[in-house]
Amino acid sequence: MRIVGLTGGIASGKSTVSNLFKSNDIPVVDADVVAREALKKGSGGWKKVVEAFGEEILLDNGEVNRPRLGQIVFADPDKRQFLNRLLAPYISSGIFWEVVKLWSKGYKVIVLDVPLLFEAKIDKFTKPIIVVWVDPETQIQRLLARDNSSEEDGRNRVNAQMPLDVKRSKADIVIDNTGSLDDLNEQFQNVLVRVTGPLTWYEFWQSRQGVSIILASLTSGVVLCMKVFNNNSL
Ligand SMILES: CC(C)(COP(=O)(O)OP(=O)(O)OC[C@H]1O[C@@H](n2cnc3c(N)ncnc32)[C@H](O)[C@@H]1O)[C@@H](O)C(=O)NCCC(=O)NCCS
Ligand SMILES: Nc1ncnc2c1ncn2[C@@H]1O[C@H](COP(=O)(O)OP(=O)(O)OP(=O)(O)O)[C@@H](O)[C@H]1O
Repeated sequence: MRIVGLTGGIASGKSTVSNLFKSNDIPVVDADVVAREALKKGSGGWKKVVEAFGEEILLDNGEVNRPRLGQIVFADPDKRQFLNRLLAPYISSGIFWEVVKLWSKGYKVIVLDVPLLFEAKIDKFTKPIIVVWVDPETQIQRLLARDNSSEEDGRNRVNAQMPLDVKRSKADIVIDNTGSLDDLNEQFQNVLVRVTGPLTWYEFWQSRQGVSIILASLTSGVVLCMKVFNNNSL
């Protein structure tokens, strides 16, 4: 199976690219969705976070007040690292099980959309790695327009991540999303061709089909050996 890494900066356009993959029938595991599940009221992550940050980060219905927690952690690197450490085991295991589900359905190519792919060292499980890049001004403009947040809050969020130029230097494929959606679409068509090309042998043996062939060969090998052994001992 080919596990493609998709990353970038906040508001650089990862979800927009994810949607293009989905509309081409390539499944996407979205780490932000997994992280949201990990913070749902009553979950293990929720208990840890409430214990650490106190009940003042909760809404009246007991769910985490995400904008409030965001303001706290994006303004303070120590608190953010602390939150990351608390949630990391839940997020990693959530992503792992999503991948297992897609593997068992027989998908040969899947995409992991993980904003912190490099920071969380998940990049070592993905190949190729796609970085969606934008120039810093476009990034902040799109972020503020989308989230309706203050400029200070937006800049805190951008600064909480590895600089996009560093991510770009670690990429196998760079999508420059500074232009229009049509420009993005055009680049995406080339990326799609690369990502859906024939699997390497290594990727093939990791797919459900590859593992089935290995298991079937092992089983018939064992049956054959037992037959030969039984015939010889008669
Ligand atoms: C702090 C929280 C509650 C704020 O929630 P909010 O709904 O405002 O933002 P949302 O989750 O939609 O994230 C928006 C974007 O912020 C960026 N971001 C989120 N968490 C982090 C982080 N810990 N460090 C840097 N950037 C982050 C990502 O680019 C993400 O796409 C939330 O982001 C969170 O729980 N973060 C910690 C979990 C995490 O690491 N998530 C990223 C998945 S790899
Ligand atoms: N090429 C583009 N032209 C204009 N607007 C765009 C373009 N690409 C994305 N956008 C817009 O920019 C905003 C950010 O894009 P998107 O939500 O895809 O980013 P993201 O990287 O997934 O963000 P996050 O890290 O917060 O999840 C959205 O409002 C989206 O509609």
